[in-house]
Amino acid sequence: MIEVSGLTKRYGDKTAVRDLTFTVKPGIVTGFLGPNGAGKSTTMRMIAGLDAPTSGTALVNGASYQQARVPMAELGILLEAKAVHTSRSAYNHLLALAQTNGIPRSRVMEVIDLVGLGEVARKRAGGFSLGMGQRLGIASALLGDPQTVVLDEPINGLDPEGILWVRNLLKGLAAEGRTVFISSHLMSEMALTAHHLIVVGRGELIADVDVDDFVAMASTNVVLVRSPQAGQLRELLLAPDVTITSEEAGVLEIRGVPAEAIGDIAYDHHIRLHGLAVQQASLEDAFMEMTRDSVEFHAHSTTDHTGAPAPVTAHAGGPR
Ligand SMILES: Nc1ncnc2c1ncn2[C@@H]1O[C@H](COP(=O)(O)OP(=O)(O)OP(=O)(O)O)[C@@H](O)[C@H]1O
Repeated sequence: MIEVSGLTKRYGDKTAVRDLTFTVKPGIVTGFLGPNGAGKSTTMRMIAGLDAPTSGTALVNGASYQQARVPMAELGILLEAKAVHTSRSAYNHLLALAQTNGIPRSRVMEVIDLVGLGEVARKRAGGFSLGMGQRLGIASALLGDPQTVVLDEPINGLDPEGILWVRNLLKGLAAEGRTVFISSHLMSEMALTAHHLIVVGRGELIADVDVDDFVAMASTNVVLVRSPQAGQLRELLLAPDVTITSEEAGVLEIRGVPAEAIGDIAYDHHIRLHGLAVQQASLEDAFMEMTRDSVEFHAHSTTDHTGAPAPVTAHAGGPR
């Protein structure tokens, strides 16, 4: 379990993390999602005790990680994919780590096999590819058989087979009752791996939501209707919580009314429909919409977004 409460980190006049409060529960994979610079790494470093909070607390399994008696059994950490700059072999790198942390030598081969580095275990880790380095980093994190695992961008640099492997590994760790917290800036990957999401933007909490709820929210919000009597249908559907836009004559984009209800209302009023479709906004689109105002640096775009209704409105504490 990870309990973050009122966590704030300032670097000079830059606030990297602002008053974050959330809980990461055991038994599921929780994704930590946010655009670049949102404060994910800073938060993870504070959870791991590598950075001191300006204010607030981060507890791991009910205590401050710095006070843990057997740190590597409490928390396994992988922070940023950095190649291991060492002339040591992967085996010796892990062995040194095990020896300084009172972990039995037998565990070293166990984690090497677990991450699939058996064939290269005696090779110099400094010469590893990014993907192999990432596997070694995960092996280091799991060395102490930790109750809680925090991995910063664990799929960075991995090929599709490697991504699938990480996904299954993380789900397996969660199924054993561990707390698994992983960061990513890819919504689509999180949707396949995580059960719950903590979304941040500019250091602040944007959403604390189950992936299923996020997916449902993203995919059922907009209904596209084509009708020769579009104007008439529009009048019938208008209500305080309903938004209807039209960029093309005879086509309505409707938010706030389910497709079934639109079909029924049209039928009851003898309005002909030539098309009725639920628009599947991609998860990545929904995520970008959610974090649009909190991206630090926008790419220059000639598109005018003003006035466009937001398809997703999730806020801290739940989707609505
Ligand atoms: N040591 C530091 N000194 C000054 N500013 C920092 C420091 N570390 C982080 N920051 C700033 O804090 C903000 C959050 O950075 P952080 O690395 O935590 O974001 P992130 O969500 O992990 O981003 P990314 O996905 O790009 O890794 C950024 O604006 C960053 O420039």
